[in-house]
Amino acid sequence: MSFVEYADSEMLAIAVANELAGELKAALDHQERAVFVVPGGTTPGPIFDDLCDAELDWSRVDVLLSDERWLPEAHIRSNSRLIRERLLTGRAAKARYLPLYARAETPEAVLAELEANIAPNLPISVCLLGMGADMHTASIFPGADNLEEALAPRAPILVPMRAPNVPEVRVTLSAHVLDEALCKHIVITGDQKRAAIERARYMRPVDAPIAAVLSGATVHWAP
Ligand SMILES: O=C1O[C@H](COP(=O)(O)O)[C@@H](O)[C@H](O)[C@H]1O
Repeated sequence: MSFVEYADSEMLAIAVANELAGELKAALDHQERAVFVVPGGTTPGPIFDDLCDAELDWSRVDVLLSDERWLPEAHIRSNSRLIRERLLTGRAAKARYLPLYARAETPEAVLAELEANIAPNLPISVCLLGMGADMHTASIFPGADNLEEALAPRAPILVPMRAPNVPEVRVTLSAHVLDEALCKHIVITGDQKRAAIERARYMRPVDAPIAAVLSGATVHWAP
């Protein structure tokens, strides 16, 4: 992995948004459509604010989340809600959104349908990921019920996840789908996450899931 340090979160957001826009444009130079995977959570909002007005042909970009919380879109914790409010606005409103959520009691009930929507678009062209202080990425959590399945080399595209201390059921892209992205970025802030990602380099993905996607990734960090 390579590590890039910024003076503050604002500088990080501007630089990462520029880099992602450049990579999406480059992908669109040699293919009809580009697939852009983005994280939810609290960190990426400012990047989306800068990226949503980038000058590129958003109508040829498919946007999907790295993972979703099994909640209706109107819910305050829905990752889709964040994407719709902060990324799929301005010029980026023309992008095609591929949701990881459909109205159903559990992800298992609609998993095949959701996967069928994503499969023809893989591999991911540009992937932005976040990481929790517990070293989870997407919704691949240490101690989760389907952790081994999500980390398996032949894992399905999507894996439902139930994890200790995580309030809702999740659905996540599996580690190999994320890891095979042509461009991979991880965005983190704060000393705790910096120390965690340094430790993760020497750990097994089963203990530190972020380790499964570190190879070839650029880690962007700000205090
Ligand atoms: O729950 C989630 O956590 C990670 C990290 O989120 P953050 O709030 O610590 O930035 C995020 O990447 C993932 O998409 C999200 O569902």
